[in-house]
Amino acid sequence: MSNVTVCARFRPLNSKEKRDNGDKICIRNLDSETFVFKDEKDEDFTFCFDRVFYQESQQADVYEFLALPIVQADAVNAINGTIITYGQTGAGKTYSMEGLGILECDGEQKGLLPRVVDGLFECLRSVDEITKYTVKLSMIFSLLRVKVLQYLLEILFLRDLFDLSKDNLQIKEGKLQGIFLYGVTESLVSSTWINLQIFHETLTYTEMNMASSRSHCAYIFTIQLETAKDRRVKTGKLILVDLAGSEKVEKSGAEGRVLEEAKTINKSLSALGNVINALTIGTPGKANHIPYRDSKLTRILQDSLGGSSRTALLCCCSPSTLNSSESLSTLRFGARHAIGLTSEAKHIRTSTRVSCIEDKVDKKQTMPSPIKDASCERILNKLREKMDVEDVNLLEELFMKEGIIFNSNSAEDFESAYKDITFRTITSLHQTVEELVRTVEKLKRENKVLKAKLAVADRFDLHGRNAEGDALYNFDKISGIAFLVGPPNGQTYFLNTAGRYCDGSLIVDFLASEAMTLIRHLSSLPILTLIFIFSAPVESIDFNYPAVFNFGDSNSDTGGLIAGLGEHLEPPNGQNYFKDPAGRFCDGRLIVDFLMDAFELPFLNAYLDSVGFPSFRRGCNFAVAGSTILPATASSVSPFSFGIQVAQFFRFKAQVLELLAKGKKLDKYLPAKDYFEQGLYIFDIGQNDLAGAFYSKTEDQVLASIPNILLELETGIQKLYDQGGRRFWIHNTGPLGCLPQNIATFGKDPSKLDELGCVSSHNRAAKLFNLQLHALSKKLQANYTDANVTYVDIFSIKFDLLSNYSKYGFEQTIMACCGYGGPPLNYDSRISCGQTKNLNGTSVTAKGCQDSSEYISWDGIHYTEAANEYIASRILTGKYSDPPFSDKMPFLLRLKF
Ligand SMILES: Nc1ncnc2c1ncn2[C@@H]1O[C@H](COP(=O)(O)OP(=O)(O)OP(=O)(O)O)[C@@H](O)[C@H]1O
Repeated sequence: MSNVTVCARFRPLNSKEKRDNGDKICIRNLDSETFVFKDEKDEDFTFCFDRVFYQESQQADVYEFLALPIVQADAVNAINGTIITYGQTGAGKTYSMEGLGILECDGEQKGLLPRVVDGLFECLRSVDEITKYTVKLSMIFSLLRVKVLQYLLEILFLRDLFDLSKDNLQIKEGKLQGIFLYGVTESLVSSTWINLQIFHETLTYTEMNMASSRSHCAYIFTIQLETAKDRRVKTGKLILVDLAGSEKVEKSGAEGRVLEEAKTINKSLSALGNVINALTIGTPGKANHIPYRDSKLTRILQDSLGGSSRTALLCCCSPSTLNSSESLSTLRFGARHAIGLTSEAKHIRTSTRVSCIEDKVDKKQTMPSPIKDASCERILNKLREKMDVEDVNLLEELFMKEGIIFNSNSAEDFESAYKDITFRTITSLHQTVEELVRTVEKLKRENKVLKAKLAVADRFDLHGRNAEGDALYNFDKISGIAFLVGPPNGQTYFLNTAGRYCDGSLIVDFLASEAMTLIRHLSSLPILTLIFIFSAPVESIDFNYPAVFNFGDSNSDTGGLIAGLGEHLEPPNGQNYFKDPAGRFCDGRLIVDFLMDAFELPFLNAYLDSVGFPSFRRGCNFAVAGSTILPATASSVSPFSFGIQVAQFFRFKAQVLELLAKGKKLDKYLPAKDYFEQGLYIFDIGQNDLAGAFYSKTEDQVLASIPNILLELETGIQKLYDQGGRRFWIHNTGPLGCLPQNIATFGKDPSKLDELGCVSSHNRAAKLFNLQLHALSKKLQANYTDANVTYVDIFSIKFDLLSNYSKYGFEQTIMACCGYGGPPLNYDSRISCGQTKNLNGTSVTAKGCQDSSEYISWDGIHYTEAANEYIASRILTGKYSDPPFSDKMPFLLRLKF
């Protein structure tokens, strides 16, 4: 095998291509290395690659031919290697690199990445001379991927992998380490990291592909090994790069920020092409300038491309004639290098990077040490003859710091390359500084304006705005009293009085709304990105709760209603995770389940569920579906209102303490005494008080009842505090108006719906409730100086999810997955999920949809497991809580390819 292998891969036609273009393909297979390509004008081109993987090719074939030789060389000899996938968006780069997403990924579909990890460890273990090895993984993503990564990591509760305080990622070169990322934290790879290989994101849509990510992604494995023979430590690097789509910017349909990013990406792709070209067709015997510094991408790959490093390029293409022009340009990119490589690989001139570090060298060293070798000194001496000492010293410093690669054969040739590089570095530094000065000035100005506007908005916030900046009632935060204003006040904008002495918005509304627009605008500004890191063992945020005591309704009921009233829940409830309904009104796990996971505690058992040996060691769930904060009435679904749940807690605690006092026999089933103080008390209740009230009350009556509801909640929490509880999370109520159940009943008149299709009155009630609940939690915190009271803004998370559902990977926003009636709501109040009933003389079943992970609403009242998982991940960012618990937020290192 030569040092560089270039292959082409054609994926099978996708459904869009088949639909729009039938089975027409642009290639004719000649053999395993050659094919004829027909372009748009019917012209034939014959291409020859080291290997061509046609549509039916298997992932294992690609790995064995392309990656295995590199893995073997790397693992045993610590030779650097790079594997790159290149091609237009949707051509199969990520599929080849990673395989399918984590959920679908069977053994055969595994991509290069997991196979490389397996292969690497297999080789390392099988070579006898290797006595010790470590493998570190760094991951680098550009803007769009970072967001996806962050999202995924949050879902996986791995936020600690990011440390927002780090924003100074630098690319350095050390004599010993080669190119390395300074400012990046590395940790050891264990087998668990590979669970993260699920980067089939759907974040930024372009016309090229329904799930495109216009961004590069690099996985950098650093392998250190020690051999028995000489006890020397060798270091090698294996880099896997999944490049961003190579299509023409115009064809991608990108606009605005995405367009800017697309242009940067195209620049770095062409820089990569130039580097490979310079490496492969450089003039023998002549110092050849390799333009590594033209992009961050090539800089990072610098010591893994060329020399004795092994490089594999996989050019991924669509076989459809629909994409023939992009496929042709991908193949030409590959062929340019394929030709150079097969005949001229020997001319690649950069230095080999098998780094040997003496055993004694401090392995923790991360900065390049300014070691000079003889040729470096010779060159500097020559420079000294021509320049004054200060300039030479400066250049020397730059030389060492920037780790400029040089060829010791010719000082003259190097000198000219060096001058060229130095000149360009200094010019580009000047430009960067000028740009930065301009940006800082501009930001300062924007900041000033924003501060002024925020001050106005803040003031207004005290008089009636929640986190979304939506107008609510005039509300006195301190006393918690709502003042009612009669219609037709508010008729123009708010459709109810909205507490304003006006027919619509006040001046302050307009000001605040402008401020909110600005804030949103600011938060959507592109972050210079990049980043990442890590690997296992992964630490999660240390919440340090020994137990959880949960009070609530169906949103967090883990079997209370079923046990308490002896009712039945039918499949497909619970189909996803538990494989039976598991007492939950959901296809799988609830938010509270995901929180328990994040706290590293087992799922909560329901207090009322006594059959078997339920363990309450780590807490107890008093939540029961249908429960209200206010005492139950004859028409209540659940008799276990909040007051009853608190009373049950009293009984629970008393009995636990009594049993614990009798001996240690039951220790493993019961919370320790101090858990009652150190444990977390979660309150997720109130939805039924509001939603239920709308059936018999006017909106104004519902709103007027809120202080009373909250008084009841406060009384209960006070009792728990008196019992020793000190750590409280108060979840607010979600956008009730967006539940199909409420839309079906209260949204028949379209004028009652907002722009999302949600019932406005219900959402207004939820917002006012939340505003007062927030005030209550502040008041409790002020009263309980020895306690922690955290308000969790579930409403904002859910509302954002519903508003931007596609961004978060959902296909449906409002419609229920499990129900009866079909679009737009698939909800019928007469029949609940999983039930079969006779409706109008016909037997019908409320069935589940095919893929509940595409839906936010499970049964028209509750959220799906997929939505719950997302919501929990947002809660755990700490950004939606007051006070925030984000001390240990993920880090983001910012850098742009
Ligand atoms: N060889 C293949 N066999 C089966 N399916 C494939 C193959 N290659 C790609 N696909 C499918 O085609 C779709 C697009 O592939 P993929 O996401 O890998 O494209 P990409 O080139 O990485 O695009 P992007 O630049 O947007 O990341 C995916 O659904 C993927 O599963």
